Amino acid sequence: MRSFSFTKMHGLGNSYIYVDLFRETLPEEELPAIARSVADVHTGIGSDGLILICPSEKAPVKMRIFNSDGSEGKNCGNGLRCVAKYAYEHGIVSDRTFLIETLSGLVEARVAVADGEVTSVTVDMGEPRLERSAIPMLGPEAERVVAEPFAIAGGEYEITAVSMGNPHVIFYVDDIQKAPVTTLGPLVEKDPRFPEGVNVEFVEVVNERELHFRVWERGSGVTQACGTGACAAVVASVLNGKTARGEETVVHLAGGDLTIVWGHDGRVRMTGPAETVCTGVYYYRGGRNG
Ligand SMILES: N[C@H](CCC[C@H](N)C(=O)O)C(=O)O
Repeated sequence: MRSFSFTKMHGLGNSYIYVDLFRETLPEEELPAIARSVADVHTGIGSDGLILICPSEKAPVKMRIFNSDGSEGKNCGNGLRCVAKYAYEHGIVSDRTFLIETLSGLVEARVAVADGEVTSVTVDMGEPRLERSAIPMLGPEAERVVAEPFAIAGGEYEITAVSMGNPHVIFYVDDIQKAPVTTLGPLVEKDPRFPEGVNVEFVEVVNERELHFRVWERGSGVTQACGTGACAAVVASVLNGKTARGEETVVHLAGGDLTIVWGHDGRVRMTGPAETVCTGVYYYRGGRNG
């Protein structure tokens, strides 16, 4: 049996089990199984996956994220805010603005602090990638996917595809409460037109400054919030003329609100909360919980 210390944290209810690799060591080949294990609500801790807080040669800290199915993601907006909070509160960083390395590049985080505690975090998520080859999505490599017809499961839809370092496809709906999250979500997630899979977002436009948002995440299914997905939804809404470039948009997710702007400089900035739930020791047996 192997044990390791963990911290459970969440961003708007999108929770992960965080392991500080400045202090712990986990075997690389077992990371997918450990992610599945800790995420299991019955035999593990219960979360949307595992996030590793790692040393980095390019930044003070590096984030790696594993979905609850064990697949490794390349970016995680809610995770970045929690990593920033953890890094500041545990003295990994002393500045309030610092870089975090991810598998999709470096991002800059800025923490807001009250009485020594991080209360909210702003992350500069960088520029969205819009070409099919960058999503990735099959089809002409340099082409963008904006309001494109998309037939699946006998239905005709329009999609917009955006990468925030990880792939997202956005469907606009008239009523977010009736969005086909659990029916269409898993079908689109695994559709072969997205060779690396895709996170599936449903958006209801409230007005030019507000969106309602639900998500079926690649590798985790329905989550309470998806930070990169909310950023992708704002980018898609500007591309579709529903919201304005350079203006703050409030995205209402199931777990709460994010404020996001796709700036005139081309960069997407996201501001939102990050919470610590608990800390503990996990006894990983490698069996069913592995
Ligand atoms: N499921 C995503 C990773 C987690 C993203 C999400 N939880 C966020 O806050 O951005 C993927 O496989 O690309």
